[in-house]
Amino acid sequence: MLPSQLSDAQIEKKKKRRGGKKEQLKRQRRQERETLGDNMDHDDTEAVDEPAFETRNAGAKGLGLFATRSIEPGERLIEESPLFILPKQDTMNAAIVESFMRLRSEQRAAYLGLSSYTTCAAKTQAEAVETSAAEDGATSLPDVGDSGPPIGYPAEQVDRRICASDVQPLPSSFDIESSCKSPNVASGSGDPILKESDKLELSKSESTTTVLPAPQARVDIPIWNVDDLKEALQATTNDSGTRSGVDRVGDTADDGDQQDRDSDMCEITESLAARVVNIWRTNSYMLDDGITLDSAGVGLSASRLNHSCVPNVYTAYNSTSGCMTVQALKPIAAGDELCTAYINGAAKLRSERHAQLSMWGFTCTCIACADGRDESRRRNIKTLMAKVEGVKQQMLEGHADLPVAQIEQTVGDLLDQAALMSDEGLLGPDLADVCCMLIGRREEAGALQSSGFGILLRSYGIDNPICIAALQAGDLDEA
Ligand SMILES: C[S@@+](CC[C@H](N)C(=O)[O-])C[C@H]1O[C@@H](n2cnc3c(N)ncnc32)[C@H](O)[C@@H]1O
Repeated sequence: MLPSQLSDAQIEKKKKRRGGKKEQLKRQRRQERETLGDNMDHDDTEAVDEPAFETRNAGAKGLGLFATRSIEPGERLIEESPLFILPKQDTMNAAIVESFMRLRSEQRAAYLGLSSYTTCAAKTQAEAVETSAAEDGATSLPDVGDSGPPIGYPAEQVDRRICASDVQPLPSSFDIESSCKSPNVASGSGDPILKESDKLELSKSESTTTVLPAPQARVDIPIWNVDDLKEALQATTNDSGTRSGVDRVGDTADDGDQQDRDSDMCEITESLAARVVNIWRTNSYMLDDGITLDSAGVGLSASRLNHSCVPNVYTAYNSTSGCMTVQALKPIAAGDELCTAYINGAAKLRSERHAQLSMWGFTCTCIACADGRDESRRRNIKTLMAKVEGVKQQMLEGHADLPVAQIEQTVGDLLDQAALMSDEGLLGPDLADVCCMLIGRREEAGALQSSGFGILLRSYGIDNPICIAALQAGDLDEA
């Protein structure tokens, strides 16, 4: 029977039935979501119709991303393949330039459209810092070693899934100072001739040795390693294949593709190379797949995220899809800026955070950095974190038989730490780590355990291997 042949009553009945079915489907989806974790308010694999954010002027910060509608915690806002990914290596500068040259021309144009600390409005601030440092007789901005790109979780290896007795030990946290090279705030201006003062600082490891420079020891040979670069460029033009250690996401490397790329090869000057490296240092993220942090990448959209010490989004990496993801950590209102944390600043006081952030050439003015802000919470987090770290070290060193009183004390410290972190608005994976360390202490941890997994889901998304593993391990059922 055609719909036109139905009586009004029959049509009405059909509508109701359809409505009922819709409701049933909705209920079913709700139930499925609840089974996955009671803290996951949003199905992050669902397609979002309305754009959630726009790129616009963020004043002194340059460009930024702003919510165009209200955003739910756990909502996926960005999912993109990085333009290129690089594992941490000793000859980082050369690898960056080499990877850039392998991009297609439109990708190169997009990459060069990204800001570097020298092209943002913050440049003036950075110069001011440098000038005042020089006036004070200080050498310059802090030098922080080599090879790591700047943004992202400063942990060399974070295993969120290790479980050991009542307290879950995590590997000792990684020191960003020993993994990142200091940006040269005066370099990469795009001038056709690279002035002496504009040259990139050369890390020791870039030139000769694999030993990372001491964090505070400024490398006083501010020269671009021309030989290293020339060698890399030479190799790039000679070598038609992908060189080891340099990866191109989505590169199928078939012949046609390779030919396209070869005909697309660009001329590189030292000045352009310096700019390319500075853009990398300003915009690359450590790719956090929840397990290791050994590679970094630049995503075009994620690159527009500005920093906040109280971030409302988290930038992660899905090693299965090869995509960077950005998800909301908390409810975000229309008009709010989306901000991620460039550093792991939970246990750092404002001065410590600012010293680290000066690598990007700006002074943070987020709510946690406001003048006169009480820092006691961060100070307490720092103290507790150090205490827990001490116990974790003891456990890692094989002191499995810790006195019961010490374990109880540590559980109490973890609970306090989690409460302080959430009061401070720090709702990312580092809080999940604290909560998840309390697995096996159901009574004390209670809701905390569930929120630990809820945070993982919110930060990474249910399609991320770290969440799939937690689901398979039954941890999410527990939550
Ligand atoms: C990854 S980019 C972010 C996007 C950038 N604002 C743009 O216009 O493309 C990093 C740079 O943005 C600026 N920036 C990021 N967060 C900032 C903040 N909280 N305050 C001031 N400048 C910030 C700094 O210049 C930094 O080097």
